[in-house]
Amino acid sequence: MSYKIKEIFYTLQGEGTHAGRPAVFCRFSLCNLWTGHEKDRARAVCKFCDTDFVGTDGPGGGRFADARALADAVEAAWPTTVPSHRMVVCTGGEPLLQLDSAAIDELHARGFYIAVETNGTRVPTPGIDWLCVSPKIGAELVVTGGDELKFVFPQGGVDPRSFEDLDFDSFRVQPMDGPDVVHNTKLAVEYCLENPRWQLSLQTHKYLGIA
Ligand SMILES: C[S@@+](CC[C@H](N)C(=O)[O-])C[C@H]1O[C@@H](n2cnc3c(N)ncnc32)[C@H](O)[C@@H]1O
Ligand SMILES: Nc1nc2[nH]cc(C(=O)O)c2c(=O)[nH]1
Ligand code: SF4
Ligand SMILES: [Mg+2]
Repeated sequence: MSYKIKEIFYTLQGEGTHAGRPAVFCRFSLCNLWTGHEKDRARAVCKFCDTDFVGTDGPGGGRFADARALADAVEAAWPTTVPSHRMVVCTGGEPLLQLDSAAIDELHARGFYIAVETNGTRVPTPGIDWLCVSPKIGAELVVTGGDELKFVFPQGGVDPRSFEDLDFDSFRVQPMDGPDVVHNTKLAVEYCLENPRWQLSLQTHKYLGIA
């Protein structure tokens, strides 16, 4: 299978449990909940996306003919001076539209710990080391377990507690970025203080001004 990739870059994981950990980000093109074009945003299922995942024109992006070529590109983005603790974050777009077991195997063969950021609408490929699911109101959630559930908040008037029966080790609220981010951050802090099962996830890379 070939893979359509927007960009591949090395930075710190900004969000969630692994925030602060160096990782190669592999951003898959395409999403099932939005075309990625602004003209379609208002009628998309997911309307608040902060990411450009259209095409293959980002740094390190392209069409990769097979899993070996994709894993070679991810490996090339990991600094040669850093010998261990390799981690790749597969995101997008929706990575589970393309991430298959061939890609998982090739990344593991190169020593990568594989984290995935998904909207939870597609069954995950077996072998993922860290699964972060970020449910979208209006989209069917088919993934009912994983390592981390990260709910962008507030969203659709839904109380995050409605996800608490699902099989996740960590429950997080992440303030919705956009015009109301300051207010949303305040709401998310208050939510955690009142519901201590929930921890705050900040998009720390945005505060740091890194990718
Ligand atoms: C761009 S998405 C790509 C992965 C996958 N499609 C998903 O939605 O989880 C990566 C993460 O950013 C979050 N996100 C997207 N737009 C956001 C926004 N405006 N504010 C806060 N988080 C956002 C998503 O919920 C997800 O956790
Ligand atoms: N630094 C950094 N951390 C991130 N964590 C999740 C991201 C994403 O877009 O999926 C992201 C991102 O785009 N940059
Ligand atoms: S599901 Fe993820 S990639 Fe798709 S539009 Fe929503 S936040 Fe963006
Ligand atoms: Mg991002």
